[in-house]
Amino acid sequence: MTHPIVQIYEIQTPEEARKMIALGVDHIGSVVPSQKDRHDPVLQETVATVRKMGAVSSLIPLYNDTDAVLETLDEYRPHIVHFCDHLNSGRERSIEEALALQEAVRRRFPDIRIMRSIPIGRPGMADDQAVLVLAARLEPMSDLFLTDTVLSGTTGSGDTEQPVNGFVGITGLTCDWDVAAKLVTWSRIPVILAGGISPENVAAGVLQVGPFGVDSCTCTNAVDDTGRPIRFKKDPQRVEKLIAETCRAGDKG
Ligand SMILES: O=C(O)c1ccccc1NCC(=O)[C@H](O)[C@H](O)COP(=O)(O)O
Repeated sequence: MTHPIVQIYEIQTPEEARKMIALGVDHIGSVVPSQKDRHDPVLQETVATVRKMGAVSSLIPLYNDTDAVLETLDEYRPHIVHFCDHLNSGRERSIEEALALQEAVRRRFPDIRIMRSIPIGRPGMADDQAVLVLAARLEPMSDLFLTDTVLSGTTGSGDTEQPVNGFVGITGLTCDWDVAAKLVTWSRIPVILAGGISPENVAAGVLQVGPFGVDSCTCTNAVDDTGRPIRFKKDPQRVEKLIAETCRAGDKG
């Protein structure tokens, strides 16, 4: 039986990558946290380990300077580069810049697939037309979409409201799945459902949205003594449960 692929972020060490792949994770997501710290040998080894083990690596550079991004891709050689800077259909210039960067990546690295996060508001806060307009602009220069939750507004207007300023992601909150489902129906490229995906809700998300894959970060991270997710540290048991629930839903749907 085929089931949606499972992508897990934030895997920052070879040991954790091995553990995740052994559990059955298909796409291993890693994050280069800043342009300044982009030459990270441990992270480079993590991406290389994923390739060696036959899984798919996805890499987020948390910066968008073209030269720095191209240099990063040359050093890391991931299967997928994932862009998640905060765009919306009302900010034309940011979209043009994003497309120019994606075009530069495609020209220089035709073998690296481009994943683009599509920001979708919380349930009842999302504007489906704005989401589809933005997706239509980005689709010709993208290979995969990832829905992700943007805080406040329709497709989100305030950068400062996002957990990482200027980027969409790691909210631990679901987006409007009706709008995500419309994107899946409309899109000609595969769509991965992200934003607050957990072992508890992934089956419902798969059945409602019908995505190509699911992505989880915050709700599969380890937690501290107060129950707060720890960035860059996974909880293997929760990842295992998420995979099982994804397969269960995939078999039903
Ligand atoms: O992980 C990061 O540091 C990060 C920072 C800013 C944007 C995205 C980031 N990470 C990865 C992802 O794209 C997540 O998998 C995604 O945001 C999922 O959301 P959630 O499961 O709610 O954390």
